[in-house]
Amino acid sequence: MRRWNGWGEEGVVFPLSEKARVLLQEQLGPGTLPREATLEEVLSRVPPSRLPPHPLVSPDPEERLRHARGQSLPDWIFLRSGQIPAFPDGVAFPTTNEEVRALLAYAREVGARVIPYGGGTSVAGQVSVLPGEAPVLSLDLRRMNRLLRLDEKSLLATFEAGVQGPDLEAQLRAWGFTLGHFPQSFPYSTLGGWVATRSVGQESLRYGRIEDLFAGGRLEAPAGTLLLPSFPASAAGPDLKQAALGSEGRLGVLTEATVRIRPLPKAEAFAAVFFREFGEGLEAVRRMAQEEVPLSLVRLSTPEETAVNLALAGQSRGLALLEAWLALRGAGPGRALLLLGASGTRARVSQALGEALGIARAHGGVYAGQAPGRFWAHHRFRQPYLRNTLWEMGYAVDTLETAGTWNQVPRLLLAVEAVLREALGEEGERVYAFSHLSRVYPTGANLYTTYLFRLHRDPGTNLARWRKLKAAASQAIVAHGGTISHQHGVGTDHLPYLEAEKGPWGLEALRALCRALDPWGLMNPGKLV
Ligand SMILES: Cc1cc2nc3c(=O)[nH]c(=O)nc-3n(C[C@H](O)[C@H](O)[C@H](O)COP(=O)(O)OP(=O)(O)OC[C@H]3O[C@@H](n4cnc5c(N)ncnc54)[C@H](O)[C@@H]3O)c2cc1C
Repeated sequence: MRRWNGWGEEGVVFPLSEKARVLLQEQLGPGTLPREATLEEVLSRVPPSRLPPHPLVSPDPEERLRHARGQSLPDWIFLRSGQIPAFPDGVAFPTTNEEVRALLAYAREVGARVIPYGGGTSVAGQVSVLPGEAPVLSLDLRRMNRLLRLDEKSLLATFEAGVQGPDLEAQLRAWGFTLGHFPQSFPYSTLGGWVATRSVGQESLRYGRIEDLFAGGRLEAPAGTLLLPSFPASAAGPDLKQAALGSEGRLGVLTEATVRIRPLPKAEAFAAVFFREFGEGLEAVRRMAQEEVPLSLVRLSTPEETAVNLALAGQSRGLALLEAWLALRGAGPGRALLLLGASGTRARVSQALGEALGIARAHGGVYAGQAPGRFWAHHRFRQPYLRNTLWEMGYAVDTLETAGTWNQVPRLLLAVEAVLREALGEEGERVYAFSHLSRVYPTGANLYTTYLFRLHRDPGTNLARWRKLKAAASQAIVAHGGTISHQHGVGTDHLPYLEAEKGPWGLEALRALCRALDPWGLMNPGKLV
């Protein structure tokens, strides 16, 4: 059973190593766990539904609670404290396009707002129910999860859009294929959610971002059905697939998606390299991107994140030997860890890693074998469970991300981390921030920052702290020319900063598109634009 107020399955725990506990105490001081509301308490606060009965709509309080929020830090603060501002008035689990259309017609008739719901892993407020006069219907796509068509010759697969990551991969694997889209939320997030948020997978260097993989589909909009054909390429005017990508439920419900698939890779391998300092690593990964080394994964951590990674790995004789050996090779406390991954044919894997290691060595990198990469790959979908562990120790953890050109990346990194570290200074609280680059492009890279701070007993104070941190980091991103989101999307949390990159006419064009497909303003209001 999935947790209602945290990440993942109930009963699954990712404990923190003793070394990481000590590091955290040193950085932030002891944590305080605020009082947690029980499920029963929260259920007793779910108000009566404002929706008239419909055979496809459930007014069950627990379903409504489970669809009230996503997975952002504010979502957690509301859920854990039980102070949830609003609940959907009903939840529907359609199984066909016709049922989706019937539900949209019902919403129009009763004046309800509709929030399409995939896996609910949104981290920017995209599925949050906002307080308002109109009743809210959460439209959960989980029962639309079938593989509808497989064109093995053209390497195209059409799925119903509510299919979750593991189910999608299992259905493709049975035929010898993969999509290769592995965001860290993979165990729960859905194909429709990936498209609607322009998601990025951890191996997107080889497989591409979701916009490279999304070949077409079917969008059920309040105004009508928008069919997006899967041409290999087309010069027939602007590409309407781009409108569905990143639409965050504002235009309608994506019920089907056709994706570009690949044969399952025959081999996969990882390698770890340590640089004496971050700048050397940055130059090395820039060259790898610009020389188009056929890697699947590049993940370069700052020295602070490298220290965290080593602390998380715990204590062992092997690790102590590695650290002593790295120190001997000049990669001491300021070292930066680079993980590399490659997949495909055996020849491609050894060629990619060979080329990448050649570049890394030319920039002072020290090869540290395959074990750190294998450790990362093994734990990559378990790591989010650390959010539960940390919360229960009295610490809040959040992430934020951006992308910029190679000229901008170093400044963005310094600016974002600096404002985060200072933002709670007036309250006498410290913030622990560290970053990595996990997607490199010939023209630039993304930047992914994790930050932690101590929880207060009062949820209002926790929310105010998060708002301060989020505003400071978002303003620094905009001021240094980064995008407000490289992968998490806009939702409510990034909405105030969208105009800085789209401009007033860009926003007006987006609003006009919403009006064209949703003239009655039913779809997910208050998000994106
Ligand atoms: C621990 C964790 C790790 C994460 N790692 C990554 C990562 O590596 N890469 C990444 O890109 N993101 C990541 N995310 C963010 C999140 O998982 C993505 O945004 C994901 O694409 C959301 O998919 P979902 O199915 O959960 O969508 P939801 O959260 O249910 O919905 C997100 C938005 O999409 C809309 N939507 C969903 N389904 C449909 C549909 N069928 N039709 C129309 N609109 C729809 C919703 O209305 C909402 O606006 C992570 C989140 C968490 C909590």
